[in-house]
Amino acid sequence: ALRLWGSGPSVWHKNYPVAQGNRQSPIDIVPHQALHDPSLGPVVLNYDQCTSMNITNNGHSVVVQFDDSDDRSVIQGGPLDNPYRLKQFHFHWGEKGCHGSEHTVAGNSYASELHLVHWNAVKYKTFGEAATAPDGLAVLGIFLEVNSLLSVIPFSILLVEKKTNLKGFNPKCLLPSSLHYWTYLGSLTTPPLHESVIWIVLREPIIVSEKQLGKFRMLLFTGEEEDQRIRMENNFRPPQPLKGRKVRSSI
Ligand SMILES: NS(=O)(=O)c1ccc2oc(=S)[nH]c2c1
Ligand SMILES: [Zn+2]
Repeated sequence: ALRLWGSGPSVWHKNYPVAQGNRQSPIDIVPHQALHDPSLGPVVLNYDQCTSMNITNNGHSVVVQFDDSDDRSVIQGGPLDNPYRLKQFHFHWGEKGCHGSEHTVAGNSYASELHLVHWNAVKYKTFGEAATAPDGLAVLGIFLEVNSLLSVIPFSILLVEKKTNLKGFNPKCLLPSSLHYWTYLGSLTTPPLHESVIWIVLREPIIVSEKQLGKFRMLLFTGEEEDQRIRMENNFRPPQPLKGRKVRSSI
């Protein structure tokens, strides 16, 4: 994991030339330059029957995997032409304070960013196939803002060294009250950086406590077997050039 983050996003283009492509993510979202598109309907999240399976420290983030063998947990509406199936969610964060999100808003970053990753199971047979198609993935991005006074996220972040069982976790409790969003065509923000993501970024952040964020920072890049303990932090890619893309807003 370190080789990816250690040398940092600035050299990813050597192994992944698409890193300098025309629809890379994340980006800086400038609200006043976003195009209000009245044809953009609301985003609809059907997570009620969701079946979380496990939570893993995959070496550069903490990931909660879902059973995506059918359409029980889907996102639809908004910019999407059909339902996209929930596959996993994970976080990006920084080592301190207000840096850690991948997308920024008018140059401002948040402490962390949650990504709910979905794939187009109507058009593609597997996640892997969808991940290389221009309309294959839909990722819902939610900013996490630190407010040391509150801690409203009910779930505690497990100090996950390896795959841990996590049944019946419903990500609906991670959503803010407003589903107002910005949307644009982008990419995965980690290698292989495929340009296959329809991004839907919520404007309203969710509030976490400093303590909960501190638990992320306790997560380690290395598995328990490696003697060297490298702190997992700053696993976020900086904003990439817009290259003429239009960001649309829902309200
Ligand atoms: N950070 S992200 O763009 O949501 C994202 C989502 C899914 C991914 O699968 C691989 S592999 N890298 C990924 C990055
Ligand atoms: Zn991500």
